[in-house]
Amino acid sequence: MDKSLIIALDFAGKQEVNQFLNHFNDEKLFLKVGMELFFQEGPSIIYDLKEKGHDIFLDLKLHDIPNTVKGAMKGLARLGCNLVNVHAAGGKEMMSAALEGLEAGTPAGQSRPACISVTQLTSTSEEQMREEQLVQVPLEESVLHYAALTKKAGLDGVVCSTFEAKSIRQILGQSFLTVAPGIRLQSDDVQDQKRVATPAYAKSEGASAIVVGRPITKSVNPLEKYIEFKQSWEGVHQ
Ligand SMILES: O=C(O)c1cc(=O)[nH]c(=O)n1[C@@H]1O[C@H](COP(=O)(O)O)[C@@H](O)[C@H]1O
Repeated sequence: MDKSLIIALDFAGKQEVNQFLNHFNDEKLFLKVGMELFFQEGPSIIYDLKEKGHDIFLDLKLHDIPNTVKGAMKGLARLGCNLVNVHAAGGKEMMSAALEGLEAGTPAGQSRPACISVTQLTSTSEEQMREEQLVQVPLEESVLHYAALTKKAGLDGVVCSTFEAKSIRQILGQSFLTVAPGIRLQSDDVQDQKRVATPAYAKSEGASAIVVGRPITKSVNPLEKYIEFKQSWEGVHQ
C-alpha cells in the first residue's frame, strides 16, 4: 500500500476496463473501482481484477447510519479488497461501525481490508466549504479535524489532498495513511478538481499513496502516461 500509485478505473463497464488494461501487458497494478464501475458490474468486476493479480481500492465512500454501514461493510469485506472507504462526515460512531462490519465479514485467515475516510473532497475549495457546508474554519483545519476523528474511530487513514498530507502524518503518526487524489502533471487539465498537486510534490509532502484517473485513463497512450506519473512519484528525472 505504501508508496502506491493507484489508477482510478472510472469506466462505465468491463469492456472499457479490459481495453484499458490491455495497454499494460502483465504489469500488476493498484486499481481503484469506484461507484460508476461497481454500480454497473457489481462484485464480479472485483473478482476479475483480483484474478489478474491486481490490488484493489473499492471506493464506494459509504455514508449512512452506523447500522447500515456496518452491514454493508460486512458484505464488502468478503470481496477481499485491499482498501475501502467511508465519508468522515458520517461521524465517529459510523466509522467505528464500518470497522466492526469489516472485521466481522473478513473470512478467516484473510486480512481485513484497510479502511480510510474521505475528509474534504479534493473537488471542494475552501470557499465552497464555507458557503455550502457552513464550516467556517480553514479547510486544512477541517481536514485535520476529520483525520483526528478517523483515528479515534480506529480507522487506518484518510483520503486528503496533497496539501494536508504532511500535517496529518506529523500529528497522527507516520503509519496513518494519507491517500491523495487530485494529482496532475504540470501540463494536465485540472478538470473538476480544486486542490491539485503533481506526483513529485505529493511525494515531497509524504503522501502514502496517490490516486490518478483521467490523465491516465483518457490518455491516447495510457502506459506512457502511467510511466510518466510513476517517474514523477518515484522521484526519477526530477
Ligand atoms: O475517494 C476518492 O478516491 C476521492 C476522494 C477525493 O477527495 N477526490 C477524488 O478525486 N477521489 C477520487 O479520485 C479519482 C480522481 O480522478 P481524476 O480526477 O480523474 O484523477 C476519482 O475516481 C475520484 O472519485
